[in-house]
Amino acid sequence: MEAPAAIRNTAAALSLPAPRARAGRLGGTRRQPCAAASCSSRGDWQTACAILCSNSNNKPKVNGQSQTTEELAPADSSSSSSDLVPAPSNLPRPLSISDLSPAPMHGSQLRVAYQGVPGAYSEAAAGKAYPGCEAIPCDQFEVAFQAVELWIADRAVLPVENSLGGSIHRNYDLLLRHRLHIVGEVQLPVHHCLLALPGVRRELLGRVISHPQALAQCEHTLTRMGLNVAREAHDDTAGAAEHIAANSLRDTAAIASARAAELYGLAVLADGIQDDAGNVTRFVMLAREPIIPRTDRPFKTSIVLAHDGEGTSVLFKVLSAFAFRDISLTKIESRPHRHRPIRLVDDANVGTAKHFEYMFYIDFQASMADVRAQNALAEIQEFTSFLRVLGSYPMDMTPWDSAPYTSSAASNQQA
Ligand SMILES: O=C(O)C(=O)C[C@]1(C(=O)O)C=C[C@@H](O)C=C1
Repeated sequence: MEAPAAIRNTAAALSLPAPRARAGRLGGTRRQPCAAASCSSRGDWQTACAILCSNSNNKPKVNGQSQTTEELAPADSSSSSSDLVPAPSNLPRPLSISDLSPAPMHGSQLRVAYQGVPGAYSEAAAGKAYPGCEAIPCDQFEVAFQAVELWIADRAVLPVENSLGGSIHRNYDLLLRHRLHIVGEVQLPVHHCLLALPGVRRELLGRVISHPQALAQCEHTLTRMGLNVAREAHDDTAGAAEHIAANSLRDTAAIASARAAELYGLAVLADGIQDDAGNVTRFVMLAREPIIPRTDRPFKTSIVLAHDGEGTSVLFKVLSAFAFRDISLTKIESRPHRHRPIRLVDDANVGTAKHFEYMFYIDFQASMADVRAQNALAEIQEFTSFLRVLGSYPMDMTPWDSAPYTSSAASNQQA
């Protein structure tokens, strides 16, 4: 897998003009919901996959005002100044502001954006999902989303959960803010190493740096190894390794992959330091357009919903809609409802109760081409104020023990 320049500077990307060919993009936010009838054509499915925005009297309300789904997903206005860092000459350099202008398609190679630098697990996930792709490193998750939106990349591959560390909340929030569609998933076994400059002994270490998820995944092992030193968060695992090499830090070790050790000239002090040998991270692949769901192989569907908070049993009803149809849920995650995080309920006798409000992300094991899933969503729409299908996509059925990069294992993932 060849890796070109990385993308840096979100602020610049945010201020760019609308990309060319945006007409090809889906997700008309004011579309009426798919009535969850069968989607026989691509157009039907695109409508189904667009936000299932409720009819006007069934919209989320903020201070009594109806909200459009667009308002639920504002563009992120946070921005930072340009921050260009020189990279080793033989490795891809992070993209700069000028790289973010929509570029012509070059060749037939699929361009896949990921967060991190070469050697990051996300790069490996991109290779598993799309063997032979051109992996494009990005300095932030947000930039990877933008790279696809701006046609700089064709896909983004982003971690959403790890078997030890749990959910990567930032990406759940970004899925809602952006209009990309989940078109696949890959589960990547994550095998961590402790890396340091050649010649450095473990006893000399005063600090271990890595991505917070990687630090969490190795917490107990580090303690067992007697490494009770400061642990510091870094943007990504390979970036931590690069930082040690670039700054000749002899008192610092990184948790990263064996590939990162090779790329940045570090020695492996310990191998397999994750707390659980079966440590796995799940990534989703994102595209500008959804794929057409099928029923001839196992599919998963991801949705996000909110309710108006009045009914206490809404979540129970949502879960029942799946249970009654024998549809298994594989994941449920709640995140703060950013536009209405707290609901006050005044009771003259007792006082004011302050309820937290949530967006619920649900993955279930069925294709949107399956009538059971269509009926479940039609029912759920009755008592939710907001419902969006994030994507319906093939499940990663790769056996645990197979190598993540074998093309036979990965070729089925292509979407
Ligand atoms: O830092 C990396 O190498 C990443 O690809 C990020 C990430 C994550 O966000 O969870 C991916 C997989 C591992 O679980 C640790 C870190």
